[in-house]
Amino acid sequence: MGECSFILLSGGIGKRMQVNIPKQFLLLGGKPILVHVLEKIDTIDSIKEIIIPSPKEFIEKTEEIIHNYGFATPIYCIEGGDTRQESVYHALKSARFDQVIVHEAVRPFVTKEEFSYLIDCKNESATYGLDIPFTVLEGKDFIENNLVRDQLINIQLPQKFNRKKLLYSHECAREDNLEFTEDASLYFHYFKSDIKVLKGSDYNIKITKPVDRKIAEVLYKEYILMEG
Ligand SMILES: Nc1ccn([C@@H]2O[C@H](COP(=O)(O)OP(=O)(O)OP(=O)(O)O)[C@@H](O)[C@H]2O)c(=O)n1
Ligand SMILES: C[C@](O)(CO)[C@H](O)COP(=O)(O)O
Repeated sequence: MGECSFILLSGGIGKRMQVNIPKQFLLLGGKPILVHVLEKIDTIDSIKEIIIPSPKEFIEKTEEIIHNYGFATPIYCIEGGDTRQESVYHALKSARFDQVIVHEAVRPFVTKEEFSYLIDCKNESATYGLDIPFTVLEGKDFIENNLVRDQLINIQLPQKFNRKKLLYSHECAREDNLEFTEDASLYFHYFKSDIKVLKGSDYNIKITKPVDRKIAEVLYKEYILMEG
């Protein structure tokens, strides 16, 4: 893969975390959560720019953090959207390279190797994914349908796409008024073409709810021990 743009999603306000700042700014091992990802991607040669959608009122704070940590890759903070999907759309419009990687600021345990593997894999579109270690059925108050666990994937980020094709599928979704929770489903809805699933890691958790913050602290201690 040649040169690429990297979208680091940081446009949410973290309602489910129930604290008074967006969770990407919470400290993990003394550093804001979003810095953990930036440190891993800053040394990857093919990443030529990083675009960070942020809530309007937190753009300045994000820029200040970036300035304090001093990264080498050009980083552009832009205004996010009202939804995750809209934040990706805004970022895609300002991205400049043919390939685009999408990751979430709140998945700090992704490794540099996972990014490199994604970048180097020959597929144009790829996502990380995990087998599901529990049973998922369709329904709400009553069971309505069985699902076959072996045919399901727990989708993880990061993901990569051709920028123009992803932008096109976002434009279609806006036109059709469709909302997806992530870009593999959105892209697949329109292109129905190969999206390679790479084997993800149990460690690459998304920090969503208060319990995830506790899990993250435990994982971070293990990570520090491993780093020596
Ligand atoms: N309008 C939005 C909403 C979410 N995100 C980003 O998408 C990722 C995953 O979203 P989620 O965990 O849902 O984050 P929040 O929207 O912040 O959380 P909540 O849904 O609890 O409010 C996060 O990195 C978040 O910052 C974004 O860029 N723009
Ligand atoms: C994109 C995602 O993180 C894939 O695991 C997930 O779908 C986001 O959904 P959420 O409702 O924002 O947690």
